[in-house]
Amino acid sequence: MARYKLTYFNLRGRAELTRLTLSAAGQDFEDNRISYEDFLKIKNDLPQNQLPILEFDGQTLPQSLTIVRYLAREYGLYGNNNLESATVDIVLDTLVDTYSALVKVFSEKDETIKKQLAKTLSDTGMPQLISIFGKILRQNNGGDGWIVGTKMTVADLALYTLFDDLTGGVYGSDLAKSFLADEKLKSHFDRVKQQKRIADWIEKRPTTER
Ligand SMILES: N[C@@H](CCC(=O)N[C@@H](CS)C(=O)NCC(=O)O)C(=O)O
Repeated sequence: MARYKLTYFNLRGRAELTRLTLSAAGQDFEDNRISYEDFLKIKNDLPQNQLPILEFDGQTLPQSLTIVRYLAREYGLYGNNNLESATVDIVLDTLVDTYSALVKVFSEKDETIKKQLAKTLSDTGMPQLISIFGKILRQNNGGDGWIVGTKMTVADLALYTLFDDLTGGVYGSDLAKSFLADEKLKSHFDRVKQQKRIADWIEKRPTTER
């Protein structure tokens, strides 16, 4: 039986970075994907009434990035010193900013406002955020390696999963334009994807729209 049980919906969403982290760490896990109806049955018993949660050794952790940071510290995927960990945190926090910008647009109900917001996001907001990731990547080894140090961390996985979402289509491919135009970001994406444990996970994971 797997030591870790990750419970979330049948989506990549807020759980995919944990799935990638557990895969990179070589840890077997139960990928428990539940329906919204089943979520409602357990909602009140969850630590923060939301998913994802990670259960292991009698513990239950909520908050997707708390889970990711916990696992990263456990399995050496959080950089080699405090400063490297801070750079990993910069990437994770910028990831949160990026998804907040995406959610703001995609949760807008008024179609006219939504169109305007989407245009601003793809013309200026997203290129700006993507150029920040490009700058961070280039600070180490000119952008030809990992975000920090000489091995992959959860910062690399975070960037991978963001661009996986953006190029996957559900948010509209326009948003990925400046990512695709940046050779260093593009080859970093492929570098992560080609890591054996990551490639194995991508190969076996269920296909979902987001
Ligand atoms: N900050 C939390 C947010 C968790 C969250 O928003 N979960 C959503 C799914 S992505 C959820 O459980 N929604 C159902 C609900 O709130 O009733 C995290 O990163 O884990």
